[in-house]
Amino acid sequence: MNNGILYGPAVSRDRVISRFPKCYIPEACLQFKDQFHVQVKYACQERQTRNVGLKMSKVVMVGDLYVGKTCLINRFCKNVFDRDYKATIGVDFEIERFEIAGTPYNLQIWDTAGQEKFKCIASAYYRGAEAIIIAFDLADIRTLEHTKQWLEDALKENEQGLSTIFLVGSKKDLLSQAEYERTEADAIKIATEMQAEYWAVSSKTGENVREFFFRVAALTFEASLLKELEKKDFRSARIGEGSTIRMDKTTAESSGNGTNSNTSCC
Ligand SMILES: Nc1nc2c(ncn2[C@@H]2O[C@H](COP(=O)(O)OP(=O)(O)OP(=O)(O)O)[C@@H](O)[C@H]2O)c(=O)[nH]1
Repeated sequence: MNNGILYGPAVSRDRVISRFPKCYIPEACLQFKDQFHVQVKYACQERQTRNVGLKMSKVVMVGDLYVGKTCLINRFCKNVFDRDYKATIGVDFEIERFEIAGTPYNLQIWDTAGQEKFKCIASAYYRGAEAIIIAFDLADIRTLEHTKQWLEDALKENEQGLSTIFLVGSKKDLLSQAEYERTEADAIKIATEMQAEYWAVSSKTGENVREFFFRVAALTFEASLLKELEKKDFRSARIGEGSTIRMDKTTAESSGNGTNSNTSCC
């Protein structure tokens, strides 16, 4: 069979994730392990043998205007950096193809506008997102203070769907080590309160950009697959319940106790 039809063109080699990528710092890390969850590994093997197609997740990036959201996405997806600021109008998105634990996986990365006047448009796009990236500018502490509000707004639209939260500080290249360390301490505090994983990146130099998105892809993929398995288990359990009811009824009827079938059925 032609897997190309099912999966699309082959994933480039530098988008293949076979081991669980590491977090940035242990103080604000969502998962310490270096292996995929055993159930996820098993499910991936099963998908391969049954030729189950592509998996897909939506991730939304939010944060104040000018913090560097578009540059971060463009550095990862296109390996470019633009010094000129062009405000995002409404929303935009990129699709990045991965192969994770042998499973083809598309990550839809949504770039939203930071400007206040576009907030109502962007909020409609939170729906269906499985993860959120809240970006702030490491060189502008006010943008870190606003991240909690961004999370609150996103949760209003998507209370149940969001399984993974990332707090990412951009423009790391603009700070000295001492300045960076001061901001990092505040960022870790906020990340802990938000139950988010913290990263610091520079789209200009490319520092940590690839590592960050690999982590986003792996954590989102795993959470999404585990959720899918949980739903499947729940459905199987319900089918199991149904068959018990049918059996009870049949047993009652075949035992000639048809008049009492209501009791066994309900
Ligand atoms: N030095 C430095 N500048 C950056 C970095 N990332 C972004 N910038 C600059 O910051 C400005 C804003 O970047 P954008 O990516 O357009 O910001 P945005 O968050 O998408 O802005 P909105 O679309 O208005 O929400 C641009 O002039 C970028 O060149 C970085 O890592 N280092």
